[in-house]
Amino acid sequence: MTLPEFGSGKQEWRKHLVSRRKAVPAEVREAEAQALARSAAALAWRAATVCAYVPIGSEPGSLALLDELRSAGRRVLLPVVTGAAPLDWGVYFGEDSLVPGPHGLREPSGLRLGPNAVANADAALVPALAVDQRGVRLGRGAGHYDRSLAGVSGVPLIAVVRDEELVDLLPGEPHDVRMTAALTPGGGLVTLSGM
Ligand SMILES: Nc1nc2c(c(=O)[nH]1)N(C=O)[C@@H](CNc1ccc(C(=O)N[C@@H](CCC(=O)O)C(=O)O)cc1)CN2
Ligand SMILES: Nc1ncnc2c1ncn2[C@@H]1O[C@H](COP(=O)(O)OP(=O)(O)OP(=O)(O)O)[C@@H](O)[C@H]1O
Repeated sequence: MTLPEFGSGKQEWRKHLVSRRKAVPAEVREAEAQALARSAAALAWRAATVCAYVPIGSEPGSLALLDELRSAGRRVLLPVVTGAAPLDWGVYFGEDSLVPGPHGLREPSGLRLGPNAVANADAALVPALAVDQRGVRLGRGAGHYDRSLAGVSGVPLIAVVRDEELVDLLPGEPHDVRMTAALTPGGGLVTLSGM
């Protein structure tokens, strides 16, 4: 599949990546979700508290991934959108504990832990449309994760993408928080250069 030319803007990349995701057959998506859940469970051996997300639309991942982390004894935190402010966080206690949020999201219903919870996590799985070898991540363009992760240090930031969404070079801006790794269905955990 051809990629947009280097130098094209973030919006073109987003359009291209979203339409490519929508074309992925359901059975491929399901197989990829299972591979991601297995890799995430292995990763959890090194992480007591893991920030993660409930996938919407064609995003990679699944509730099964979150349940695997819980079964491995990890505390799983999920984001809560609070307008333009940094994301708040709540604990995942299984599918029944989720309530509808904005943008078709499902969010944790319980206690809010405050935006700082991510800084105290042991790892964060971050939704992304793509990530490049330097760790530059492309999100949905609302800036939620960039605002929430600015200033967070020492927490492995792991972009969850399909194999073909780990690309050589994305357009980056100074506010883009660099990811330390990518989690892909085919490659498992891939460390990124941070250069
Ligand atoms: N699963 C998930 N949770 C997340 C994010 C995300 O990207 N994915 N976020 C990342 O920042 C935050 C929420 N921000 C969001 C900002 C915009 C849209 C959005 O544009 N949604 C589309 C529908 C998407 C679809 O169905 O695929 C829409 O509202 O039209 C979604 C979430 C926190 N939680
Ligand atoms: N640390 C920050 N403080 C304030 N605004 C920010 C910060 N980081 C990003 N923004 C703003 O958020 C908007 C979206 O940024 P960008 O296009 O990089 O989003 P993204 O990384 O794709 O999305 P997201 O982080 O929501 O997944 C931009 O207008 C940007 O100026």
